[in-house]
Amino acid sequence: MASSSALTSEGSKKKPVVIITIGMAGSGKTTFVQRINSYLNSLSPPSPPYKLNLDPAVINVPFDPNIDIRDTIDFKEVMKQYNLGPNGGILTALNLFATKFDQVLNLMEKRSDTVDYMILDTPGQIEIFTWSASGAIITDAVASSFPTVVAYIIDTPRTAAPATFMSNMLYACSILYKTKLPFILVFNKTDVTSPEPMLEWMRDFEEFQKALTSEGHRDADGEPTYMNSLMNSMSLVLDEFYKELKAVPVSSYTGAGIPEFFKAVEAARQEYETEYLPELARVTQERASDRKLAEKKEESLNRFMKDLSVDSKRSQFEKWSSVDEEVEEDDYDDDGEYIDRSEEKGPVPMIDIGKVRKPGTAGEHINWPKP
Ligand SMILES: Nc1nc2c(ncn2[C@@H]2O[C@H](COP(=O)(O)OP(=O)(O)OP(=O)(O)O)[C@@H](O)[C@H]2O)c(=O)[nH]1
Repeated sequence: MASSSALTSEGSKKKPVVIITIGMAGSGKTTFVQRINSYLNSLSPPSPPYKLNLDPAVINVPFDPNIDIRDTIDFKEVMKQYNLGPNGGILTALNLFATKFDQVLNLMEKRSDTVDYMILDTPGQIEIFTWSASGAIITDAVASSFPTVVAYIIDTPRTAAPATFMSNMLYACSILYKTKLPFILVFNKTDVTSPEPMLEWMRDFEEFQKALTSEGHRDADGEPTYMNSLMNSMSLVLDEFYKELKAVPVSSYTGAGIPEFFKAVEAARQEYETEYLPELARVTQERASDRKLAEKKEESLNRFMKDLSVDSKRSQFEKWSSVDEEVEEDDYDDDGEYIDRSEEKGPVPMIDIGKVRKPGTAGEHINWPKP
């Protein structure tokens, strides 16, 4: 049931906020999702979120996802079928999943009356989500349907040196400008390292310069090294970026800072409504009148097919689609309703590669697209 705080001024239920967790490998994304999940469950009344795991390679998920990419795509089978290494396998699995994301959105829409938050846990390798066509498709699809916020998880102990702090902030900055969504910097693992020096660097540019100098980035003549000068100039650029950001220190271990994180999410919801939505409407209108739209669509489709390493001329992809149709009947229950894992335990067999390749099944003789 939605909590009363989630009602609009007219008394109707507000749309749930989607929180997309992004962060470097090992920054604590999954632990953070688990922590906010247990926090929301501990509220009075409890407000259990809808959870989606988009990491096909994760071994243990400490929370119980409502939709789990691993139920629909066997990542190891993808590696075998496409002759890929682990990262290529994760990317291809995510691309395959993105082709069916409209079905996932339908499930999310169905649940939107009963939950206040929906949480997406993304793959460990950050670039797989942030720089792939499928990551953009998923983010745009979600953001055009629900208030959406990016929670950028920072591994505080590993970001304590000025150089690593700077790289992490540049990465965050690139994601902010790519998605244009409300953005929260989550300084995680504060039980190990205090984020105060880093927060001070964000507030006061000179403090960051002092930290750089004290690190001793000087050459033999006592002049600042190239690296030092570069970081100095970069920090000037980032100063603007910091003004747009909310930073929240948390510990996913102890739960410290989680209520403050949700305050920032509420502020992000407002920002989504006042800034992102009007911009989305403007872009949509612009696109509708854009004569080159068809060309652009073609271009992004080609990019997407390239990601999938599929020969689009022969349209192997069509073959792949027909494989999916063969298993499609299993996706629906007797009433023709799509099976939602959170309602009935068991997989959501949208693209079960392992299943269609099993001897004796309908997909046994299918030729899979090869790179
Ligand atoms: N001390 C401390 N450790 C944490 C915290 N959050 C996560 N960790 C630890 O950090 C490590 C990585 O956490 P994960 O949640 O797996 O990180 P992730 O970003 O999901 O990892 P990948 O998806 O594999 O990139 C684990 O050993 C966690 O126990 C925290 O707040 N404090």
